[in-house]
Amino acid sequence: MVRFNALWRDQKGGTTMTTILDGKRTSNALMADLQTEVSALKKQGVTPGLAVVLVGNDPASAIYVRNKQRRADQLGIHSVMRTLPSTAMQAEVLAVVAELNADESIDGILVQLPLPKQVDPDAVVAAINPAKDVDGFHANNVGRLWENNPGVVASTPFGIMALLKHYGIEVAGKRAVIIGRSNIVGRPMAALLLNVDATVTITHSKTRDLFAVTREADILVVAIGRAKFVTADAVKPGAVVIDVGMDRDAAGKLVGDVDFDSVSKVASAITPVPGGVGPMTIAALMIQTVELAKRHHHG
Ligand SMILES: Nc1nc2c(c(=O)[nH]1)N[C@@H](CN(C=O)c1ccc(C(=O)N[C@@H](CCC(=O)O)C(=O)O)cc1)CN2
Repeated sequence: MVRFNALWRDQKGGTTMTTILDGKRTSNALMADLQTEVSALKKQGVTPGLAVVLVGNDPASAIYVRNKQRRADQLGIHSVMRTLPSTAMQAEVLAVVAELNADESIDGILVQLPLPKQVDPDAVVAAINPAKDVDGFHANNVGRLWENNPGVVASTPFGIMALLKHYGIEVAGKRAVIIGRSNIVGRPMAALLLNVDATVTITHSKTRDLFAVTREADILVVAIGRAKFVTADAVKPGAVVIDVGMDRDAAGKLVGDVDFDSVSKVASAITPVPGGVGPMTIAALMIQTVELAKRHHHG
């Protein structure tokens, strides 16, 4: 169900509604379908298994991990949580990964990021069996994505694509601009959009005249980590704006990288924060855990 709550002025001077891309509702709808799939798998003797590894006591990570486990439990996915102290050395994290790689009841493994500084995230990700790499961060899965033969895809970009699809937003032929080049969001997002025939530009801290580039975007994905960085003057009227940010404003309120109040007046569709990309990230994780279980048990 599409919700409208803002107006933008189109190029002919008429007013049009802005669609709020509701990640919470969309993820609930997708999870209802997934629940049916999990029940069917269980009748065949297959219970999908997800292992989450949390190292240290980052408060935000603790919330995200709890939300992942709660979702898995709701769906009837077997979920295992392995926690290690913030002083854990790399060898200890690798030992847990090796144990989970060998555990037949586990189909998907993820190590929550960020990791404490003494642990190299690249080494940890490389140690995960690519067939269980439910985050899609392993080099095998990254390479497959760029070959347009995806195995598992990073959850946030996967969730964004699912959101665009749910709202019937056409991507082929569109100009997509991404702010941010991280391995978790920017790069896999670019590959996914390219794979469905968007014309993609990745921008970053060295991009000159950034807002001149963003104003060209039909689809603008913002993952820069700076509160309310993108304002209405950076957005083409009628653009679709996806906000991946999770920032705190001066009052400590959770806000995105996009100034929602001004941008929602010019965008044709926009994700809120909270309730946009975040819930879709968790939905994507669940969808891909079930997919890995099917591949593991049915080939
Ligand atoms: N191993 C991984 N680590 C991290 C990932 C990841 O995909 N894999 N992504 C982010 C954190 N993240 C998932 O892990 C994540 C962040 C936020 C949300 C979310 O639902 N946010 C809510 C608001 C939550 C709040 O109130 O604080 C929302 O947007 O509505 C889900 C997942 C970094 N690490």
